[in-house]
Amino acid sequence: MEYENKHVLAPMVRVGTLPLRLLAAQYGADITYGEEIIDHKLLKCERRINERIASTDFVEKGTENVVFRTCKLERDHVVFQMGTSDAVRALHAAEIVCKDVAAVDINMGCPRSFSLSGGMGAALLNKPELIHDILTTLKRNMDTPVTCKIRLLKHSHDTVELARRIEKTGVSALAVHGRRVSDRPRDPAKWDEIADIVAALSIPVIANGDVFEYDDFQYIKVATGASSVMVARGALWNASIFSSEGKVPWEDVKREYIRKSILWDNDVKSTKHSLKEMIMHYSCLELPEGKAVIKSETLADLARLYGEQEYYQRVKKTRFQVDVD
Ligand SMILES: Cc1cc2nc3c(=O)[nH]c(=O)nc-3n(C[C@H](O)[C@H](O)[C@H](O)COP(=O)(O)O)c2cc1C
Repeated sequence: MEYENKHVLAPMVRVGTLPLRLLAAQYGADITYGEEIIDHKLLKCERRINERIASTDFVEKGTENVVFRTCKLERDHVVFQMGTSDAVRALHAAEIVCKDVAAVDINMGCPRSFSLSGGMGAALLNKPELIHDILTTLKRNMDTPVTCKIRLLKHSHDTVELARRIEKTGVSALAVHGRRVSDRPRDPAKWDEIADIVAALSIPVIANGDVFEYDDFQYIKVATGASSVMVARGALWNASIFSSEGKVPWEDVKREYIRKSILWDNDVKSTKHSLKEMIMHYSCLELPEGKAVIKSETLADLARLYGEQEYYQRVKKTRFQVDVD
């Protein structure tokens, strides 16, 4: 896996499932992160080949609950992001997926109370020994590239110090979200503090924060000196941000997203969640479209809402032929 000059889809809980990752890649994303999945959850999963849709699924044992779905199309650029607070548990979990993904990333930036109370995400930032333990354990025992994603500490020199320690573990790259744990999404990302880290390291740094237009990829790269750039909200709102030819109208991107959700049999809750995020950005959930998305219970309902019934039927029919073969 190469980390030079890459445009990267950031990890996003409930959003970064297969349809959005494939859509981002179709528009030009070079690397696509999946949503963070907690090690405990992955440890309950078994790997299943889903012949009906040609995907590889990690399914909670004894249920039909798909925790992570991937496919051959993204094998060389999909990153599995994990939440963990323990090196051995992280390794056992990573071993379940590592043959099916291009890299494994550890989330060290999540500020949600669920992560913090479990000693995961940003809780790791002030435990450099544990960070070292987790990353070196993964590195020593797996062939798959290992990376991690951090936020900024209170003082830039402390973040630089932490980044140096992370570099020593042998990770392939370090993604830096240019906000502190206490910052809100509306607070501007501190590109200058990402630059301090880039200046101190030899491994590739992936700069993240406030990329909303295609030109921003270049601006943040110049401002930070980072090797690659990662985008979250800009891609959630319009995945064609990755296209060098300019953004495609949101309505068209949304339709394409729904089609991919149908094709890959995405969890309807995830598709609805992403659609709601898009609608909240461009419009308002209280208007008829938003209300109808909230009321939808199945992918068939969404297909009907967006005039994609014919596509839905076509996909269903092809699957039926596969089923009876
Ligand atoms: C809906 C959503 C879900 C997110 N989930 C994750 C996650 O699972 N793992 C993670 O490391 N960061 C997560 N983040 C943070 C983003 O990856 C990214 O660091 C942050 O949004 C800053 O990038 P941006 O300014 O391009 O949005 C999430 C952000 C959003 C908006």
